[in-house]
Formats: sequence, C-alpha cells, structure tokens
Amino acid sequence: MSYTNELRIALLAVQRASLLTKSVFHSKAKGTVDKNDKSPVTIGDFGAQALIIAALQKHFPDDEIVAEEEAAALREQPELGDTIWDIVRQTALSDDHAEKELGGAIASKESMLALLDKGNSAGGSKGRIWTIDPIDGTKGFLRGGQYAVCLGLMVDGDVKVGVLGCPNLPVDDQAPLTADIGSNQTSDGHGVLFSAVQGQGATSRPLTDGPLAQEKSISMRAVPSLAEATFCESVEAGHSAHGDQAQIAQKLGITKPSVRMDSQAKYGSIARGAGDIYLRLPVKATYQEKIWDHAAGDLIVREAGGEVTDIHGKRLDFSVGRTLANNKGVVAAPKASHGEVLSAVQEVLKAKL
Ligand SMILES: Nc1ncnc2c1ncn2[C@@H]1O[C@H](COP(=O)(O)O)[C@@H](O)[C@H]1OP(=O)(O)O
Ligand SMILES: [Mg+2]
Ligand SMILES: [Mg+2]
Ligand SMILES: [Mg+2]
Repeated sequence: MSYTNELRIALLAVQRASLLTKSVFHSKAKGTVDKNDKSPVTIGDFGAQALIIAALQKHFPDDEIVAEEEAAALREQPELGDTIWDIVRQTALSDDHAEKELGGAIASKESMLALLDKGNSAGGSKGRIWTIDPIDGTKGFLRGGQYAVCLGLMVDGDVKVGVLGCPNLPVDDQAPLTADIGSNQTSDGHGVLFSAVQGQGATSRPLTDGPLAQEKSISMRAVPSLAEATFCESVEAGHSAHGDQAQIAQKLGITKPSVRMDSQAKYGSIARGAGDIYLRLPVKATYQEKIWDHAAGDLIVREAGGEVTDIHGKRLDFSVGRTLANNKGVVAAPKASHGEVLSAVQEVLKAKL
C-alpha cells in the first residue's frame, strides 16, 4: 500500500489544525481548563481535534479514531463551546482547492461537538485506526514553547502514516537544537511539517499557510561517537526522569547539556539530525504512555534511520488500546548507537532497584 491519499489528507488536516493552534498561541485568551487528571486543555486542543476529525470523516468515514480530547466539558460549559465554535468556523486553508478537499467548514456547533466525540475508539489490533493529539505539549503551548499537532494511521496495530505539525520549530533542518522551554518566538523562519509512510522514508517541509510546500527527505545524523551526541528530554520533570537521564548521558560520555523541549517536536528534531537521542524514562511506575503521544513520532524516527524502543528494548506496541500498556518509557536513537544507549539506560535503572 502506498497510502498516498491518506498522507495527503493527513498533511492538509494537520496544516489546517496548526493554523488554528497558531492563532490561539498568539492570542491572550487560551480558554484553559483543567481535566480530571489535572492536565490543561485549551480552546486550541478542542478546535484542532474537531477540524482534524472533520477531514478524516469526509475521506475515511469507516475508520476508527483514538483522540485525546472529548466534548463532555463543552456540553457542561456552553460558553467555552461557543468560543471554540467561533474559532473553528473562522479557520480555513487559504488554498481554496485544499480547503474544499477537506470538506470546508463544519456545519454547526452541534456537529462540531459530535465530531469531537468520534475520537473515542478503544483502539486495538484490528483494522484502520487514526490517532490524534491535537496539541501535544499543551504545557509548552501555554508557556510559549514547543508543541506539536500529531496524527497517525495504524493498520492492524502497526503505524503506517505519521504527520507532525511543529509551528515553533525552525524550518531549517540543520538549525542547531536549542532548549525551548518558552520564548514566545515570532513565526518568522518557524514551522515544520514532518511526515513518514512505512517503508517510504521520512520528510520535512515548511509548515506554510498556503499550498503544501515541497518536501525534503530527512535522516538521523551519523554520530561518530556518542560523546558528541545531543540528547533531548521533556521540559516537565513529572513526564520523564531528568535525574536518571543525566546519569545515562554521563555514562555515555555525553558532554553537551540536554536539550529540553515539550512534545513530539523531540522525535521530529532527532529524525532530521538536529539532535540525536530522545530519552523518556518513567517517573511513576503506574503511568501508561498514550498512543497519540508517540505514534507519528515513532514512525518518523524509524523511517529516518532510527530505532525506538521502550526501556526493556521492546518496540512500542500500538495494538493494545489507547495506551502503550505493554511498554515503559522510550529510548530513541540512531540505529547504530541504540544498543549502547539502551545498555546505559538499563544499567542506570538496575542500580536504582
Ligand atoms: N505523568 C506523565 N508521564 C509521562 N507523560 C505524561 C504524564 N502526564 C502527562 N503526560 C503527557 O506527556 C506529553 C508531553 O510530553 P512532554 O513533557 O515530553 O512534552 C503530553 O501528552 C502529556 O499529556 P497531556 O497532553 O495531558 O499534557
Ligand atoms: Mg500529548
Ligand atoms: Mg494533547
Ligand atoms: Mg493533554
């Protein structure tokens, strides 16, 4: 399967949703509410999810969808729903042909809420299932840092297509990776769309407001020695264990300070060789990673010549539901160095037991 149509629709859907998130990013009122798990969600998350699901429903009405957000809070707070509806209604691709291709505007606020709730699939190992993280790294988004609009297609539990929209990453694939915990940068020279199809390699292209830009093939950097590698990790200490990660870096002889950034922008950054290693070590033993936080990034890194496993060396398993219940943590590195990185991870974790 070449997945040409799936990739095109995914790229356009992420591009349109990214437009919406950018306008929320630059406005003061982000309509932030806390979810039951205490994590924040904004009008940008809801709006982006509704727009992506609308495009998927138009083209692939029989496919299932596992998405992060749901409409319940908006039914309880109608004013918040109205604010989201306003911005969703106003967001369209400037390329009329592409906007039509995505189905144009959503019909009404009620249909927007119904679309949001179509992301409630339980996931699993059978059939075609899309997974959406409308804003990954909401905390980064609120801080003015990195975030990503993420979409992946799994077929029988295997990721076939992945797209990441990263509005705040530099367009330039070679730009050195800098820590970005929140600088409210202007959009000049920023905005990248990463994509990959299984077996077809990974690409990046500028995330424009107009027609899709020409893509360039990307690959991970060949690091002559791990001592020269750049590793990235979450900004939030509650999402990955900074202390353990520092010990692993030291064991590997890495001298450069870690680059902290939010979201799957980390996967995109190592895939294009701006960084080399992404470590995500568990903080709480009970936390299960969500499939929408990894599906697109996992495929993009592997298609760019990387290897992605959990701390036990197992491939990420997207076939067991909405979470990566069979995995703990993430270790992503160039294929040739992954074994060495994984050994250091396991030595550090063993010493803690
Ligand atoms: N306890 C946790 N451990 C690991 N990841 C978490 C935890 N809580 C939330 N996350 C998720 O990690 C992702 C961000 O990762 P990073 O810190 O690397 O940018 C978000 O999707 C975030 O969820 P949420 O979207 O609810 O904020
Ligand atoms: Mg997320
Ligand atoms: Mg999210
Ligand atoms: Mg969230």
